[in-house]
Amino acid sequence: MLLIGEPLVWSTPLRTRFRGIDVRDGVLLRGEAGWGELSPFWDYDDAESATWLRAAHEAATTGWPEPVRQSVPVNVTVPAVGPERARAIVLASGGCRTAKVKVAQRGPDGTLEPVSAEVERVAAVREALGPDGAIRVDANAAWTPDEALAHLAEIDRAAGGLEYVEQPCADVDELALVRRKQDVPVAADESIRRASDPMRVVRQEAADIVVLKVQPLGGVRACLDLAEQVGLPVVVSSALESSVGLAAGVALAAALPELPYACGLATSQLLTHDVVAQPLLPVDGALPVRRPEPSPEALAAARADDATTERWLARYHRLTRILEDA
Ligand SMILES: O=C(O)CCC(=O)c1ccccc1C(=O)O
Ligand SMILES: [Mg+2]
Repeated sequence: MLLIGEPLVWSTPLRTRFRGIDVRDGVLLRGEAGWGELSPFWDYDDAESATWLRAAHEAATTGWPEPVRQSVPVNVTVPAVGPERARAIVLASGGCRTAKVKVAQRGPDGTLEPVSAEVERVAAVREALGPDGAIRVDANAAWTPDEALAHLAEIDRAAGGLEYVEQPCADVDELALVRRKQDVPVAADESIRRASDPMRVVRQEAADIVVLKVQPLGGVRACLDLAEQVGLPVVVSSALESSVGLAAGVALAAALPELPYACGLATSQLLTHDVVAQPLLPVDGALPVRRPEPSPEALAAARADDATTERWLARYHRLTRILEDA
């Protein structure tokens, strides 16, 4: 692999706790084609994380296919926060006309948040968005099918109609059941990006839409191939990357033949520090199709401490060896 210089490690606090984490960090690689990002979450083992490195290699050494559009509509991402925060996040979103709201939050003891908390969050988002915006929710596989049916009925009413529900339950069979038993369209996320066989979703008619993420699926080209195989509408989402990683998602969204839904790529908003001078942030609800580069000033603010740097470099070298041996 022809890389230029040493990998750079970055780290930043999140503005809001998300997916159980308060800090996001990763590695940036530079090659002839530009910068790539490697940032699997720390709870992913090396075997699963090696696929993420393929995406960074593609970005650094090959680059991406030509875009067929110049901007990508995006959703504002609303974490599992109270109604006041939810409202403020939507109002500060940069004109997003679609909101993705996290639901089905589980506490440290495993108890599910009450449906009333979800209803208040979604109602606040509807008020801030106005009557013509779209609201989707993401349960991150946390409901049983019975919980999904009960919660969705109330959340759908509070939203004045949901655009879709992302990964209401963990298993493909459960997604198929929820899809058959109620009217809100179902999007598959974890069932695609963490599955040994993403085509099961298609065979079991378990989803109306698929969510594709560049890093966990191994690159922009791998995602374009998968989109073609799946044959369902695609929403491109981030894995909470810096703008270097987000640019790969933007490249995928820009290269897809059809893009009927807003993408989940407005997540630079969730980082305290990004690694580029001008982060990929929405203007009038869309991201421009461009590829920002890390800047020394931004990197100085997003500097990782020595322990974090050592941990990432060791992980990067282990993952490199896995791909070399594959
Ligand atoms: O889609 C978005 O708006 C943001 C991305 C997002 O929600 C996410 C970010 C990191 C890890 C998992 C997820 C997810 O969609 O489940
Ligand atoms: Mg999701």
